[in-house]
Amino acid sequence: MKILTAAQTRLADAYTAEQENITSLELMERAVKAFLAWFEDKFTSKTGRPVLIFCGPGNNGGDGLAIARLLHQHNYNVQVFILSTNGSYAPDFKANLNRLPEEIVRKHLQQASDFPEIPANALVLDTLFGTGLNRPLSGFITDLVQYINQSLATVIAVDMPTGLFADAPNAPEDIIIEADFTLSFELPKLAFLLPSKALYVGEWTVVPIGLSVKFISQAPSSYFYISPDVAAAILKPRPKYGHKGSFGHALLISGSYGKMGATVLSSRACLRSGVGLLTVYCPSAGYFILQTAVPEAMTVTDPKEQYTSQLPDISTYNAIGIGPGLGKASATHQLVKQLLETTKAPLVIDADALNIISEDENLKKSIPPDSILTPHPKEFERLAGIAQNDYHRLELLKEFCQEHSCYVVLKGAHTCIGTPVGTFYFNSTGNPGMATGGTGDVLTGIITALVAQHYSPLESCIVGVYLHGLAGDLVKAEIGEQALLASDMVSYLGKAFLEVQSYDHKKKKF
Ligand SMILES: NC(=O)C1=CN([C@@H]2O[C@H](COP(=O)(O)OP(=O)(O)OC[C@H]3O[C@@H](n4cnc5c(N)ncnc54)[C@H](OP(=O)(O)O)[C@@H]3O)[C@@H](O)[C@H]2O)[C@@H](O)CC1
Ligand SMILES: [K+]
Repeated sequence: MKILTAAQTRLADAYTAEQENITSLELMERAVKAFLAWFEDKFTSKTGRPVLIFCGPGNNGGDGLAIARLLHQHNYNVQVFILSTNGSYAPDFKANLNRLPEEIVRKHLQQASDFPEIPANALVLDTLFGTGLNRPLSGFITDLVQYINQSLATVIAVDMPTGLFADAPNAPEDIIIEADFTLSFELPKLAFLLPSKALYVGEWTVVPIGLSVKFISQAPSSYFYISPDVAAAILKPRPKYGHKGSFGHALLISGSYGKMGATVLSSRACLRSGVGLLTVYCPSAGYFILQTAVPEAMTVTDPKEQYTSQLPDISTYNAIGIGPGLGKASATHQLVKQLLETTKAPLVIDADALNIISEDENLKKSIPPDSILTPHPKEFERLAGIAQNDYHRLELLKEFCQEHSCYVVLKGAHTCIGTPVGTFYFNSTGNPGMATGGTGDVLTGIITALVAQHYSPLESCIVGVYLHGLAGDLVKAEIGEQALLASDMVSYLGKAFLEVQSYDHKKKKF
């Protein structure tokens, strides 16, 4: 799924209305009906909770007025509050104001003394500003936003939380609605995918409103959201006459004394992701652990007991994963150096291998083209520098991937894949339960397996992060977030594969 800018979204609205020969008012009606379907599903009118709708002067406020009319028709207890501004009201705002049933209580807000009491059980709809926000909030509007934020009510932002820019940085001091839920139209906004914006966006959902598929597919964009169809389209069925040689031979260089668990997790994930053969190279202390815990893997050991010190023969592998539990012994540093300089097989580089690389500029320069790096934010900071904000981090990601012709899987709530051509892919699966030791090792195993099976680096990253998050979501559905373990995710990889393979492209659902 493509992510468009606010300006492109406006053009998509206009293009759709023109192509379908409908007015922008009719398109707005389509949008608010989509909102209503979502809202009714979540908050039934039978609870009697008051719905307070705060409307700005533009089309976002127009949405609010149209929603008020529909909710009133569906027996909700609705009150409307209209922001008095010096500017004028949008035509579709005015049209919806004219259509607002007289029974609905409405009030203009000019100053703080006009603010209504917001009951704790109220549902507040934020329709002050949406994608038309063109400057930070100021003056009286910030008082209103702070007043809403301080209330105990459930806040639902329509399209965008007011005050948040869809695709540009906000200053730290900006006042922004802190929504519990955001219901947005057609496509996610870039800001929804950035860690520092989670406080404002809350739980977000996108509903289709039938914007032109042609416009969206032709619109230039560097940002993509990994929806289920994308992962499903990449995953290939295993050919009937395939044998273990057809699915690649992966090498995993991993482990040090006390961290062999990382190797076990990564190996199991690799094997559960369809690789034909797996060889693990680890310190000799890991021999019995690996042979016992992962009998499907072949184990080759380093002469050193506690860490790896010598690069083994790497000439026969289709992919090499390095890093989980590796440690940073100086001999291991040499091993990493030799690997980067001599490998012909594609690399997946994680954890301590990344830390070793980030300590040596020359090693950074010798990262082979098309390598996949899987840092968490701290590891990425060591590699590429400290980011001032989320947008700056994306810039650093782009520069790093371009400079080193590599793919970086920047792990987080919406893991972001950066590519050598300057595009970004944000993951849609996963949950906070996965913020626990070992889940990164699992991801390295999955991606290494996919590369060994001859998926391209980008395909491996996209399917890898999607399956990884999906396995986490399947575990969460069974046992919740707190008890989730990385090893549980390995157990659910099979179900994750099945779910992706059962995606119905026609019905667009699993
Ligand atoms: N188009 C369509 O068909 C559809 C659109 N849809 C909906 O429309 C929304 C976009 O509507 P929009 O473009 O009218 O922008 P919106 O967010 O309401 O604000 C614009 C107003 O705010 C003002 N303003 C800006 N910043 C300000 C500030 N800091 N402080 C104060 N004022 C500020 C600016 O005026 P200015 O002062 O700049 O002259 C202008 O008056 C979109 O999010 C979605 O909800 C859906 O219904 C689907 C169909
Ligand atoms: K809004």
